[in-house]
Amino acid sequence: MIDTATQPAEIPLDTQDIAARLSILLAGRYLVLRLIGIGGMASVYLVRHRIHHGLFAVKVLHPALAEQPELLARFRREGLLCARLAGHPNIAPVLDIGEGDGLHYLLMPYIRGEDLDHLLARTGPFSFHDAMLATIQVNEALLYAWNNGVLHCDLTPGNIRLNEFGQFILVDFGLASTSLSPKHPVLPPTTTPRPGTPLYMSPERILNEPIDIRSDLYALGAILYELLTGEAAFRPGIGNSEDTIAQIERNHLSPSRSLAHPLLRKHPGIQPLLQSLLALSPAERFADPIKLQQALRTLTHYPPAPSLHPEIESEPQPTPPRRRLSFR
Ligand SMILES: Nc1ncnc2c1ncn2[C@@H]1O[C@H](COP(=O)(O)OP(=O)(O)OP(=O)(O)O)[C@@H](O)[C@H]1O
Repeated sequence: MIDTATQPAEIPLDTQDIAARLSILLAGRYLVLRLIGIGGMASVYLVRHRIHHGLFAVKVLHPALAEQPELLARFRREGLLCARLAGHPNIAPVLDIGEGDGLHYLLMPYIRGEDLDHLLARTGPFSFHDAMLATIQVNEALLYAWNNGVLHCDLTPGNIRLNEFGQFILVDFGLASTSLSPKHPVLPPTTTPRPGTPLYMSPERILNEPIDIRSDLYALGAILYELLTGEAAFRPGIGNSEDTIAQIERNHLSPSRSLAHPLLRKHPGIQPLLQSLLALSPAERFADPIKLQQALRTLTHYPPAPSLHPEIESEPQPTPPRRRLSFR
C-alpha cells in the first residue's frame, strides 16, 4: 500500500526492539514468539497465550507513524471497525486494542497459512474452482462489511490469507472507511490523493471521485483476474499513482484489452463477469455484492448458503422455564 499523502519514504523500524517492548507490555498474558510480517503501517507478531496456549497475531503500528495523529487515528479506527465485523468466517476480527510504552497494538486470531500474493508466486495461477471459491468467499466478507457500514478500500491479494481449512480470510482493514449512515456507505470526493495500492484501485478512487461498494468490487475483479491468469490485470506505473492517473486518462486501463488473455477464454462466462467487475464506470459494474454473488453462483453452480432462520438472526431471547408435568 502506498500513502503519498502522509507516509515517509523510509520508516526506521527495529523489529527486535519492538518485539522486546511488546514482550514486556504483554508479559503477564502472552509470550511473543516471532515476527510474522511487516506492512507499510505495522509489523505483525505471533504470540502465544500463557495459560491456554492459543496462538494470536499482534499488529503493532510502526512507532514512527504513531507520532502522526492522522495515522494513529486510522490505526485505531481499523481496530474498531474490525471489532465490529467480528463473527464472519472470512474476516479476521480484532479481539483487543491496547497501548503502552509508545506501542499501539491490535490483537487478532493467528491465521495460519499464506497470503494470496505469496501463494500465487509459489503455485502460479489458481484453478478455476479455487479462484471462484476465493472470489465467492471474499465477496461474502465484503457483503457483511457493507451491511455493517464498512468499505474495505484496500483489497489486494496480500490482504487475503488462505488458512489451513481452505477459508479465504480478509485481513488489514487499515484503509477501511465508514460513513455516517449505518449501512452501505458512500464516501465523498476528496481534494487530496487517497492512499491505496494502485494495481487494485478503481478509477474513481484514483481520481478522488465519490466511492461506494462498487470500488471494492472493482478490486475484487482485479484479484480474480490475477488468480486466473497469474498476471496483474493492469500494468500501470507500479507504486506511483501519478503514472496510474495518467494512464487512466490515456485509457490504458481499458478492460477489453487485457480480457483477451488465453487462460480466460477457457472458461465460458468469465469474460463478461470480469468485464462487469472491471468496468471503468461504476454504473456498468455489478451494483452490489448480492448481485455479484448471484452471478458467481450461477457461473459455478455453487449452491447458495443456507440463510439463518429469522428467529436465530434476532437477539437471543431468554428461554421460558419449562412447565413441569406433575403426576399423581
Ligand atoms: N491475523 C493474522 N494472522 C497471520 N498473519 C497476519 C495476520 N494479520 C496480518 N498478517 C500478516 O502480517 C503481514 C503484515 O500485515 P498487514 O498487511 O495487515 O500490515 P499493514 O502494515 O497494515 O499492511 P499494508 O502495507 O497493506 O498497510 C502480512 O503478511 C499479513 O498477511
